[in-house]
Amino acid sequence: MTPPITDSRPRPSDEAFVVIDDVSFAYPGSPQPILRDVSLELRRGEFFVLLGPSGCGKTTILNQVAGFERPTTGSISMDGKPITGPGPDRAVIFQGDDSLLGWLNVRDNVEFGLRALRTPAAERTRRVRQALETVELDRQQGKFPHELSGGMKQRVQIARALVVDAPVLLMDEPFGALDAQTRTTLQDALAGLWEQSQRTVLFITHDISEALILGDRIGVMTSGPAARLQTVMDNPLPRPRARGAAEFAELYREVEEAVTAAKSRPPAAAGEPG
Ligand SMILES: Nc1ncnc2c1ncn2[C@@H]1O[C@H](COP(=O)(O)OP(=O)(O)OP(=O)(O)O)[C@@H](O)[C@H]1O
Repeated sequence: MTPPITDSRPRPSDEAFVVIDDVSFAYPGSPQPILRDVSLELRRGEFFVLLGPSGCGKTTILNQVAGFERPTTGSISMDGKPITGPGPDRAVIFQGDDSLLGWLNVRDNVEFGLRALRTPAAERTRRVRQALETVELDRQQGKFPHELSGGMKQRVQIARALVVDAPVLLMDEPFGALDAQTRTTLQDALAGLWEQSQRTVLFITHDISEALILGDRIGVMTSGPAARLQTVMDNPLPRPRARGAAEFAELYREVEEAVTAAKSRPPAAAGEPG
């Protein structure tokens, strides 16, 4: 993939772009809330990683930012406007490859979102070509999903997100199902793409190394039910990041300790302050 351009990109601003304000969420009829009083600001252009135990509600938060679910209480806004449903300003990349359309080839899968947005044909062709080149799938564009490896399918998903030019990318464990080597390759590729793209990313993972390679900030959630955001840690490691560096190992330990502490934190009783 295209090598990262590390020096030309302005650092993410401090400006709040997506604001999750005091959000609690419970499924209708459920006695226990999934999330309790979660507040988080994603800054414009930052790469934010959310870590937390299985089932704590990470996907639930992402789904709410995507507009698939609404908070039970609290609010979520983007660029000052409330999020009330899905929109082309937020592209979602899921873990599996289920979202690829099996009857369309790679090229048509990538073009699909642009057709839905009624983008003119010449512009569609230009953008699809560019996105496929960026993820190095231009030579595979005639293949169908069943002919692709897991890593290639995730690249198609990334191309689909890039092509619609959404300012926000929501990524729910996109590399979770891949082998370690493919995962490492795609992490580095995504870090490079993000460096050039200026997009705001919310990325969910269980993998601390992945969080450290990608994130500007790392949010750590407590166990559910009634999960909260326990802490947000800065990741000051210079990019591109080296997994073998001493500072990487040191920060890994700090994040690991935070994850362990958050996991063992007892869930708050109803009415108890955060
Ligand atoms: N449709 C639903 N109805 C009731 N409970 C649900 C529903 N979907 C998810 N849950 C519950 O909500 C909780 C949070 O789920 P969510 O998928 O957000 O967690 P997660 O942190 O993303 O988990 P993982 O890391 O395992 O993907 C879980 O306890 C799950 O069982």
